[in-house]
Amino acid sequence: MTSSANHSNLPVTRALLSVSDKTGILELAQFLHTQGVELLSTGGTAKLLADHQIPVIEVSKHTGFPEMMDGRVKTLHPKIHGGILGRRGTDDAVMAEHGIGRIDLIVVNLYPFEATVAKPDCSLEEAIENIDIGGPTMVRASAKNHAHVTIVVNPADYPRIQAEMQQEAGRISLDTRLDLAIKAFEHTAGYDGMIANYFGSRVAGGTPTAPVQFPRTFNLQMNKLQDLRYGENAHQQAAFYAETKPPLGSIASAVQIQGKELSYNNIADTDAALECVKQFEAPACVIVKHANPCGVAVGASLLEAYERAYQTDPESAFGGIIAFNRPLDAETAQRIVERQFVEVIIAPNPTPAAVAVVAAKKNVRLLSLEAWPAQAKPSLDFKRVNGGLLVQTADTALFDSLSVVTERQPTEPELNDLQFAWRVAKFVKSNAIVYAKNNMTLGVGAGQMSRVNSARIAAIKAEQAGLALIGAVMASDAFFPFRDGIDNAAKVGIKAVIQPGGSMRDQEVIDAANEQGIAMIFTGMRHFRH
Ligand SMILES: NC(=O)c1ncn([C@@H]2O[C@H](COP(=O)(O)O)[C@@H](O)[C@H]2O)c1NC=O
Repeated sequence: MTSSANHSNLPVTRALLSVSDKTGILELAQFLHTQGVELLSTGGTAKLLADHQIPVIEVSKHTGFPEMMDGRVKTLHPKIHGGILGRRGTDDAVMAEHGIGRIDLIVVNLYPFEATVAKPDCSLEEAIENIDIGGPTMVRASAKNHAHVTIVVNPADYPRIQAEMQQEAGRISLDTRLDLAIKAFEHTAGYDGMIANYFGSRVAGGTPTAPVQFPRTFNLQMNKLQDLRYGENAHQQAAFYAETKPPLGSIASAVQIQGKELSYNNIADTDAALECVKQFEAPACVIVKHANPCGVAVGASLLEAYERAYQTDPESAFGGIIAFNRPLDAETAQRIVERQFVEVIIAPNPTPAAVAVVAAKKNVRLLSLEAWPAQAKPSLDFKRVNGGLLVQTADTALFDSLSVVTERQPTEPELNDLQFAWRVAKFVKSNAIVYAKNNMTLGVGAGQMSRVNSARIAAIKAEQAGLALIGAVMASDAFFPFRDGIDNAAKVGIKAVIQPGGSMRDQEVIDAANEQGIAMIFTGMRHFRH
């Protein structure tokens, strides 16, 4: 890393500590004191240090100005900002003229704005008082002058600073200062983004208790988890970014236990498999290929679920991504690795025996995650378009209401299969058709421009796999515009259908189902997936 040629590397002689999160500050302050560093500090931080017999000078004493306006003005003073921003060797004379002493190390973390506004009863006034002004001003000033000054915004970096000062006679290298300055700018960018989002959704259009869903500007901070070897194709560059706190049980919070480096497509497909398998309560297995489930099943055990999911489409399962909703056991792992080529296996907390089984296949990527909460918090979906970004709430709902629209009611097993197939169809790219029986997919038709063709493909797949469709059910992610979808389903042996309804020709479609003796359910909710 490089920075400005005009930099200094003087030992730290004066530090300013001003922190809301006081984790580790006493240990750091004690260390700095033993190194002979003079400590300046704001009210609460100074009191904590003094209470622990660490010599400290209050900022108000240093500036000759009291803290005022309930803490709105504490460090906003030329003696502080001149001490931070002064270029050593360039501004020495003006600093001396105005009695401004160098401040070499700034340790600041900000008022907890995010935690404050997350409280359901947070008022606008409370939010406003938790907008830190003096802190970010010092953070940005120090980061700007990193050629001479060190800024630390995260207690996790305290040990690193201590170790370096100890080894280098009180000095902190330019490389470290630059790295910490970048972290500082990232920190203030994230902080200001949260404030802009808060005001953009609660004041512009909404209220503190009833925010609008989409703020006026969309400020999102993502942290790079890893660079990827390439993107969707080898000539594209790519990286994987994650939210600061990704939800439990998400691909972004998963841990890779073994195997080759994850690729861009691996991550996208694993996400698709994982989010689909989360739909099921009982032991379930989802096999995904090119973002679509090619086999899904529920079983009495994970092994049974896998065996049945595999049967749907063994051809497509080759090189697939396999997701489970229970800890992977050794028996299931053994069956997978001895039978098929698999890119990724993901499951909550695989057992040590399962990990040992997969270890025999060095290339197989095995991912583990924490068990997820029953109701994961809904988040937002994004889609990039040229010159813009489409933002929507995630498709977390399943159906509006289930209403039988035909003369024949579905039998209990049909009803069960209809609900199973509907859950799968939600995760199949549109137009989606899913044939299923006994909690197992028999054929999946995905991503066709015509629904009739998706149905044809689903039937071809079932035939190829030697799976009979007689007595099976069909799920369709969107309504049937014409009766041909039902007539064709009847020809292959489908006995019950689940679909949103809502077509202009619903009655024609219902009549077809009645004529064919098919039971049909409307869900009142469509699940397009592009
Ligand atoms: N007003 C100021 O000049 C000011 N200077 C520093 N702060 C913040 O005051 C907090 C520390 O306060 P205390 O040491 O009193 O607990 C830090 O989060 C720091 O970012 C300030 N507070 C708000 O802007």
